[in-house]
Amino acid sequence: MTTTSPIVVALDFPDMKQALSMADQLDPSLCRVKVGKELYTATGPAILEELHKRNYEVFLDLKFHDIPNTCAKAVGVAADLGVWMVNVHASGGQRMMEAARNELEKKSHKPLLIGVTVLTSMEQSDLAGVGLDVEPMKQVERLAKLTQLSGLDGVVCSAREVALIRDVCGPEFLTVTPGIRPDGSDVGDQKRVMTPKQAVDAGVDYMVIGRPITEAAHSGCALETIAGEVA
Ligand SMILES: O=c1ccn([C@@H]2O[C@H](COP(=O)(O)O)[C@@H](O)[C@H]2O)c(=O)[nH]1
Repeated sequence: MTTTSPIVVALDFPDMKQALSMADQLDPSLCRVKVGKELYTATGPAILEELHKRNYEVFLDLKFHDIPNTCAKAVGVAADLGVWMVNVHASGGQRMMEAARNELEKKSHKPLLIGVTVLTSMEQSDLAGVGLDVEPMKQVERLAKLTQLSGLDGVVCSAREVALIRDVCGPEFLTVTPGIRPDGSDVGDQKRVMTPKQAVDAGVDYMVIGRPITEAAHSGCALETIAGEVA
């Protein structure tokens, strides 16, 4: 089943049981789901099989960042697992991203391939801490251009940068935005945030939402409310 919803719910859980219990409270006609490092480290590919059985399309968010050959082979295995979307760190560079893209050319199932620009948990002082004397917006722009040049389908960025990316990379280049916080919800470790409504108005293609849904008293209702706001 495919959904037209822009919502991707982050299933950040330490085991299969909790993740599937959450998936069963959600609705694959209202969202896709994301499997990240915590859950995948706990379960391996078995979680993907279970989520596919439940009709969810899955974003495998492992943010590969390695030498070109290693990164490309990992992306190829993700394709064989039937995921809908997979990602790499754009800061791995053009040769790494091209190798990943070329690996997908050999596959019968080709997931969307997305480059992570600047983590939504980072602000300017964090970039300075890793030796980058640049505003997040500027670094996102630079890495989005490099990602597009490398032939990927789009980027992970914050919703705040989507208008700029649309200008620079055009309307077909996908934007996937974590750092989504409904009004009044805890920002937590995220820094560059927007509400679901602001994000959809900014033109994001997909918005990744974790704790505001998974830690809500009624996760299914929280999803329905946000889906209503962005419809
Ligand atoms: O820049 C990034 C890249 C990935 N993420 C992931 O998205 C979710 C966000 O979860 P919340 O609970 O809504 O904060 C999480 O799985 C991150 O690993 C990101 O936040 N920022």
